[in-house]
Amino acid sequence: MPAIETTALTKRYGDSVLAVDDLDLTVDDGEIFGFLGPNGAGKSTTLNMLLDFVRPTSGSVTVLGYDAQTEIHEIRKRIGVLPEGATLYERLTAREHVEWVADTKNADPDVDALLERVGILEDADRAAGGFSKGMRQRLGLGMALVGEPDLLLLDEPSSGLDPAGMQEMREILREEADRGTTVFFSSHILGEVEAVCDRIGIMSEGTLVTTGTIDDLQGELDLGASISLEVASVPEDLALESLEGVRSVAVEGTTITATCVDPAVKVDVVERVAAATAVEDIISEDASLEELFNTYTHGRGRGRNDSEAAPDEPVRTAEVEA
Ligand SMILES: Nc1ncnc2c1ncn2[C@@H]1O[C@H](COP(=O)(O)OP(=O)(O)OP(=O)(O)O)[C@@H](O)[C@H]1O
Repeated sequence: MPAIETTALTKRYGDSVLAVDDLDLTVDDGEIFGFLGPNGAGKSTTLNMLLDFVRPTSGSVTVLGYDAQTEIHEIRKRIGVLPEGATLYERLTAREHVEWVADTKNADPDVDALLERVGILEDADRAAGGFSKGMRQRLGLGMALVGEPDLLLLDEPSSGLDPAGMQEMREILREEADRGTTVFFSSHILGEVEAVCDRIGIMSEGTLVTTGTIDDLQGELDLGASISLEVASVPEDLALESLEGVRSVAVEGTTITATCVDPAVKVDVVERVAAATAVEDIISEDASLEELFNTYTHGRGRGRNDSEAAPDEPVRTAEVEA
């Protein structure tokens, strides 16, 4: 049984906005699935339909085998949710927030251990009203983890976290997946998705444009892999272009760069160059997730119905990690 299954899922807002368009999405039990897409692609609307916060115009959703519209109470007992910009009660402490979720879920967590796990044990008895954005996010994650959920649904989980916090978040997601929890999260932070996900899905304009492992997607797109060699001197008659699988060759000073159809061809390039001259340095790069993302979404930055959207506005990639 898949953890999440949507069939022909569609959401219209009014007559003009088609936020999610005929979405068939399957998230398998136990996987970490990253849900990517530019602003306005339909990610939050999809998440909200999984939680029955938003009713689909048509199509169906099952979560952990339950129908999201008729059996949402069964679903809520078994999932942990971190909504975008987690809403907290300003006067309640971190501990009280966790206890409140534990009550609603009939769970009996070790509250101190849980707060320590998300890095806010020292602030356990402070009112959440004074928390920084990162602390709020940590508390939100702690609340999502209450009751050892079978599925975690996280909207932009790294939002507001510093690099150490992001790393801790990733470790927690991995630990949860190792425990058998399915993790479904949306993100703009491509490095995070690359580091932690088993599979990704890319949304663009309400449509799921692709799903697969990052390796699958890199192979599918045939963006090529490049290799640069720093050499003592550039030999004449290298004829790298004649090697099977080499798409293009550029020489700048003493740097030779070859773009290869298949990463395996890079070895042939190194061997041919090394036979002719001393190789001093090698830099090898596969197509990055950012290139994949931009290729699949055609660099779209906003919803299709946003009349202000410039047609060639770049995708928001400022948060892409180095
Ligand atoms: N309540 C609403 N009323 C009208 N239109 C809406 C509503 N909620 C979302 N939309 C529209 O639906 C489309 C998809 O929005 P959604 O918030 O699902 O995208 P997203 O991928 O989560 O974007 P972001 O990354 O910016 O959060 C957008 O065009 C948005 O303007």
